[in-house]
Amino acid sequence: MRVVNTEQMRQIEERAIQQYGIPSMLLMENAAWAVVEEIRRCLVQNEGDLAGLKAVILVGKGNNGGDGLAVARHLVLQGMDVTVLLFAGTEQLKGDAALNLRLFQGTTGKLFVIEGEKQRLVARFALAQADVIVDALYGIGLRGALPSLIEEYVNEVNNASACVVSVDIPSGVEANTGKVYRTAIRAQITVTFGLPKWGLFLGEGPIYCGRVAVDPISIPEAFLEDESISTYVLTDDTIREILPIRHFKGHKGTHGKGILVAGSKGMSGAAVLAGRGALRSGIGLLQIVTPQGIAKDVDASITEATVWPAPGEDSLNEESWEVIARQAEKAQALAIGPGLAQNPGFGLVLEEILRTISCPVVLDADALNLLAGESSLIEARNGRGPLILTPHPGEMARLCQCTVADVESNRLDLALTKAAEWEAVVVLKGSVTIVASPDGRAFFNPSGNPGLGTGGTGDVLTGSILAWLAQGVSPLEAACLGAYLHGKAADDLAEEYGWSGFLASEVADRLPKVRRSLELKLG
Ligand SMILES: NC(=O)C1=CN([C@@H]2O[C@H](COP(=O)(O)OP(=O)(O)OC[C@H]3O[C@@H](n4cnc5c(N)ncnc54)[C@H](O)[C@@H]3O)[C@@H](O)[C@H]2O)[C@@H](O)CC1
Ligand SMILES: [K+]
Repeated sequence: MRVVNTEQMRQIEERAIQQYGIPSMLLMENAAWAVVEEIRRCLVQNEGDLAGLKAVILVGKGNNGGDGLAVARHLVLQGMDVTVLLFAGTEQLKGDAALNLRLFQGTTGKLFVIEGEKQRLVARFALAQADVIVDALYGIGLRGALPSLIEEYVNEVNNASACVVSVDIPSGVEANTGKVYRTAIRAQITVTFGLPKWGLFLGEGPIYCGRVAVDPISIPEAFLEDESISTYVLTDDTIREILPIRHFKGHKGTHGKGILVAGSKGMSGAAVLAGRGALRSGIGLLQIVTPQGIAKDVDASITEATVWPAPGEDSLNEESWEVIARQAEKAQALAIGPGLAQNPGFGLVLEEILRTISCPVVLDADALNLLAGESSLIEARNGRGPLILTPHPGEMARLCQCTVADVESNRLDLALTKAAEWEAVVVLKGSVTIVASPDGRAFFNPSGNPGLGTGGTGDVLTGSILAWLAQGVSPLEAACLGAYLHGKAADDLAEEYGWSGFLASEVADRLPKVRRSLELKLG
């Protein structure tokens, strides 16, 4: 599914109105229905009666407020006790929003215009009593921070016990950046219209939006699948389409051979975990190249892989090139970095790998750190073979010679710029990992949870991407498969453990189960 910025969303809306003659009021009405359906799901689990339950609708002066007023009207018609808190003078509402205000005023719903302290008590009482609070203060039109009067109410909403449903985007979250200046509505559900907005996946947006429901509100599919929109969110459907199918007569030779260059003294576990990630992702043959000083340990810990000791007692050194080159000759993919340590001698080997090995190469962890400050070496690979980089924000900052804050405030643009510059797929890790392609496409990965914030999970991801590459999946799709299934495995573990306490090795071991569940889900 595509993900849009505000300009793209406004263009889509405009085209639906102009080219198809869909009245804007109808879009607003459909938007309201989509919100009502989510409220029903939240309050009475699809069935049962909303009658008698209490709703408070926070309404701003723009079209987001207009959506909220239409929701309010429908909820009155469902028999709910509805209170609208209007954060604007009635005369400030224009067009469809003004019409929806008039329609609401024709119902039995209550309306309070909030101008200052005067209405505070009424509002506070209504919020405390509410079963559901609908946030229709600001949508994609918000620029900068919320007005301070509204902020006070936002804090009350965030402390209320009601189910909070945001209309289009939580108010206070900037739709293009996910930036929250001081505070924003913390929603349980965000019902977003047409397509999801960038801000739901960037900055602090993911913290505030809760579960995201997307409703097309009758905008024609052709507009929602416009080729010029090049940002996407990964879904079960997109991933199912790219999962390779195993041939009945397949064998270890046809399932791909991958080389993993990893490990150093004290970090043999990284090689083992990456190896486990690869094997659990279905690789045919895995060969691990690791320093001779730890090769026995690695070998004993991962019986299914073959282990090749290479020169270097504690960490791979400049003489390890020959072993790597020999193994890589017959491989379909190569991954370098987990637990490698930063032996400067190995920098030369890395350079050689980038220049001469033609199969897809994945760079992670210390391979990235060895290139920090010398990112021109990455460009030395341009045209020599496919490349994937899997930096976390710290590694990305070192590669780009900037701060982690710079990376985090500019994730999408930076990932895309660097992917183009390095002619590489960039997997910029984070709570919402971004997979950026040199052709300008970017994919947000919504799967995963904070339980992944523990040692070794990144190694598992690298191994998994290696395995998909070895099985013949393209670099971009291998990165998407790797990131999505890795997050899904963690989400599956979180069903049992919550957001902490599961292990990187368990994430690896869950990969087959989540892959299988996608295969079985009917498309
Ligand atoms: N995109 C679509 O297809 C549809 C959009 N609709 C709704 O329309 C919304 C967009 O409506 P609008 O463009 O009217 O925008 P908003 O409703 O988000 O509000 C914009 C208003 O707030 C003001 N404003 C912006 N930043 C402010 C700040 N920091 N402090 C105080 N005031 C500020 C603006 O000057 C403007 O008057 C969407 O989010 C969605 O909810 C729906 O009606 C259905 C169709
Ligand atoms: K909103």
